[in-house]
Amino acid sequence: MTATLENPTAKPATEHAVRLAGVHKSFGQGQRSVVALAGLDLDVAPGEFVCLLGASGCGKSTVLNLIAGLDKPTAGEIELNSSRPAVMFQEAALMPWLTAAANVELPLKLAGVSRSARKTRTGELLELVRLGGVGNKRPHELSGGMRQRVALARALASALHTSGESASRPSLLLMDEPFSALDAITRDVLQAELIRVWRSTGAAVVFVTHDVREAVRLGERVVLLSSRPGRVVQEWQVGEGADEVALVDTINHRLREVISSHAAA
Ligand SMILES: Nc1ncnc2c1ncn2[C@@H]1O[C@H](COP(=O)(O)OP(=O)(O)OP(=O)(O)O)[C@@H](O)[C@H]1O
Repeated sequence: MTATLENPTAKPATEHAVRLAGVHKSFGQGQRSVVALAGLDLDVAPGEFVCLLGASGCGKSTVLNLIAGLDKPTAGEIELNSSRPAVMFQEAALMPWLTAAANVELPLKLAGVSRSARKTRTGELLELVRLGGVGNKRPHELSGGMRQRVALARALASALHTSGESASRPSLLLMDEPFSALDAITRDVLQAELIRVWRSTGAAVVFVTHDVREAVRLGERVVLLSSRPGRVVQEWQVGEGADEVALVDTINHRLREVISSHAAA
């Protein structure tokens, strides 16, 4: 599976795939307004895998939506130095009337990629997520885990689409609790698959979760947000050979502190 990868080991020379500086986000006006983020700073390097962790409602999805350009910050800067980010959500959100292959192909079609290049790329991506044999199936014929694999392949089709202006820019994949609706065994398998796929593509990933174990397993860096309004309170590097069990304990402890300090406030 090398044709899709475009030399993944050669990380781009840019400093960051995305940088958020002093980002504020409020929803609504006046007394009823909700301050979701208050001064959030975050840099993600090209090819880096960052997990965003925090209590429910602390603003994790808001961060992804802002990076994806689905919403605008109330204040602060977001500097994207990547191709248009691809987003993957908790639900696969596939087009039910299209086959798995056609779902993966869609972003390439919308981007104007030629038919033969689309077919080749779609085949490669389905192989990459180990769905080579089911491209002709429709979503309802697939299991939940398989549908999330299709969604991953579709996100990769979008993120790794490199032509024209975006060709020299790093890819960025935004993932919002993509495995949380799956059973534990399927989730475990897909986490391993995601690590493999990430290593082979060289895309930067921002992965939102509220599961500390998932964050430590997947991330090279785990970033903990405060309770709402969200800002970064602490982060941890997860190096090769890290004691993941101890790190999970440490982060859980800090997460509980963050939640209880918010409850006491
Ligand atoms: N469009 C919106 N309008 C009003 N309030 C919103 C909107 N989107 C998010 N919020 C509020 O902003 C806060 C942060 O929401 P967000 O979905 O980003 O949190 P989260 O950390 O992703 O939560 P969870 O882990 O439960 O998914 C919440 O209080 C939420 O109710």
